[in-house]
Amino acid sequence: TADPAPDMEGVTAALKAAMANGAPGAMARLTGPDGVRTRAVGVRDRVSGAAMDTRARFRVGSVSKTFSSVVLLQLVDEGALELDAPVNRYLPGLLPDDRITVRHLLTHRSGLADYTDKMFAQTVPGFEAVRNRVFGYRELLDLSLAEPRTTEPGAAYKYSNTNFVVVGMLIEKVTGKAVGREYERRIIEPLRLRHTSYVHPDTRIKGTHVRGYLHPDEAGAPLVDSTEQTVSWAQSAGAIISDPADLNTFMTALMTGRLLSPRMLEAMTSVTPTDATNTRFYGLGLRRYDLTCGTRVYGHTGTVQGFYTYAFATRDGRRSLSAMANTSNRGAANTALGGTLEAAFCGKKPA
Ligand SMILES: C[C@@H](NC(=O)[C@@H](C)NC(=O)CCCC[C@H](NC(=O)C[NH3+])C(=O)[O-])C(=O)O
Repeated sequence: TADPAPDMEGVTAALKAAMANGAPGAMARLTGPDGVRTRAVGVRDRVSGAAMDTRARFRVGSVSKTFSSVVLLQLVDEGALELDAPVNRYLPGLLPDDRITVRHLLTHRSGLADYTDKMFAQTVPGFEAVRNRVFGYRELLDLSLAEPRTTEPGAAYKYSNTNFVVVGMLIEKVTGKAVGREYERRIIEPLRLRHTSYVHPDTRIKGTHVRGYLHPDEAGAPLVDSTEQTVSWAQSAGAIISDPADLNTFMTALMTGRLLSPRMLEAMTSVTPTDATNTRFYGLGLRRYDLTCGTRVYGHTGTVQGFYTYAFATRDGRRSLSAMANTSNRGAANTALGGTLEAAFCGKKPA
């Protein structure tokens, strides 16, 4: 059927598979015409043994990119800047190429190298080296500009955190305010996202929260508790803290037109393929996944030390899913967690 009931056994199986692949715990929260459903497995704290809890907060990683994209697109809606203008028009001399436009940043087509490739080439040493550091935007951009560009502007999709660091710089330049203030004023307060915050450079997660556990590169090495960090290496590209309910609310509000004009939402959801499977796409700070049942879901994934996140909704906002596993640097756990999407949005597989 076009709008099947979620397969909750399938959701639970995907969460358990994430655990079987190295996550201490995992959880999911679904909204739909038939109400809210939650599932949680394992622990949110390996020392206390506290059970995973769908009311607990965690670091959402690159789901932050969708928050940053919404703020920037609201500014475009307000005429404060233009999507197809060169970034250098608003930040004179910042980028080495006047052809790089605002749209190139939001679609990962700028060619700016991703500084995290080198920063985290060795997972735990790289993390330990930055977990308490506070970077300026300029420092992060300089790390990227020290690397060769990956493509001519606009020529190809190449995911890069650098793009959303520059988006943060644009937001602060155009508004004269810190990005955290803009998230609050334009998204968090209007939608009453009571458990969503941007506390950079504070390292703590306030309230009931999930502890994150990073897998070292060395097989069999013990997990590293990576919960406390500044996430200053990511900022507007990945430093937001939220919880399952707020992510459901955010993605649903986005899809139902509460945050952007119809024209801007149309632009945001206009996608190009990111891989050869033709089932994964990227628009403006937003991913689209085409599921096996034909349903298209929009949202973002997140990877920050100790936390994998999926936050997606159907285009009409009738259904949404947020899912989290408290580990990272373990691709199989991330892929397993991704299995919640098919179960949530496609329902039970036909026998
Ligand atoms: C891909 C993902 N991107 C994000 O969420 C951004 C904020 N995170 C990254 O770029 C990963 C940084 C390294 C993580 C580390 N990996 C390593 O250190 C590998 N050596 C880890 O897995 O924790 C997204 O858009 O879905």
